[in-house]
Amino acid sequence: MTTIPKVLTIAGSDTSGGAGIQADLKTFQELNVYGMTALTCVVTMDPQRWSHHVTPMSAELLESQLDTVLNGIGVTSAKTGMLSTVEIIDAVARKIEQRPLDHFVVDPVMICKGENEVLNPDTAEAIMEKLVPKATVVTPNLFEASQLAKTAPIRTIEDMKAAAVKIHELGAKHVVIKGGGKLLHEKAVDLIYDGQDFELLESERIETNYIHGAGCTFSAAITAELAKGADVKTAVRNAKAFVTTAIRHGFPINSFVGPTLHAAQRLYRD
Ligand SMILES: Nc1ncnc2c1ncn2[C@@H]1O[C@H](COP(=O)(O)OP(=O)(O)O)[C@@H](O)[C@H]1O
Ligand SMILES: Cc1ncc(COP(=O)(O)O)c(C=O)c1O
Ligand SMILES: [Mg+2]
Repeated sequence: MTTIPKVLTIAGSDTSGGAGIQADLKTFQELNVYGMTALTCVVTMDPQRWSHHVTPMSAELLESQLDTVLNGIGVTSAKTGMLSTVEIIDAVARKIEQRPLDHFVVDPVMICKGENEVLNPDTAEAIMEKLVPKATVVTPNLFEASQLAKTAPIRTIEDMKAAAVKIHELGAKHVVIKGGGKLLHEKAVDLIYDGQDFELLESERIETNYIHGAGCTFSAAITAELAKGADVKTAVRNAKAFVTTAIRHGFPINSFVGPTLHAAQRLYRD
């Protein structure tokens, strides 16, 4: 009988296919785990201007999806992505309390690349209070880390370290801050903090605009690696290698947006 680790993503649908639940499922498939979903919202884009529109699911529908997977199937590893309302965040927190997971990766999505506004300030607070304390790993980008740590904009590695300490104090076991392309540094640097030590993960910084969904891909890869038995630091290092290759082979799908290529590690050896 085939045994394959089962993983759950609780996230929004990115109709354009590069981020959200689509990125998570593609990444799970590439990394040999069986992906399941609880959909929180659907994001559509205006064809002319590509502004985003978010339509949330009801909290009841989200709860039914979580019941299906958590109580009807069983899962040890899950991740969150875009969570569109406070009610949905409350429902996730409640269900996870009833059925504790071995690994819970919280990607605290507060903003979409190319959009300037925080999706919803109320949800940022709720993620901080209800989900971050339950996280095995929390994976903010620089903007999200400054929101969670309540600090000024993060520009340097020293700023990242200070924010990581504050986010760890919220209760997350491991904090991974993604420096990405926005840090004042020549490399793409991410920071892991486990409450004791800092580890910097450096990769080549790729000159590209095609990085839509990079954060979702990274957090999904961490979840898949944890489900397969890796420890947190190994999972994050493997995920960094996976997303770097996906970014290297990012491509435009129209004049507004270019996703990373989730299949890149399989299709190209570099
Ligand atoms: N230009 C780039 N070159 C190489 N790696 C990058 C680049 N931009 C982002 N990354 C990496 O992609 C991952 C996701 O980071 P980021 O794009 O900041 O997240 P988000 O999509 O949530 O904003 C991180 O590992 C980050 O270091
Ligand atoms: C449904 C959904 N989730 C998450 C994101 C965040 O994507 P990223 O991985 O680029 O941070 C987006 C961005 O468009 C989205 O549409
Ligand atoms: Mg993100």
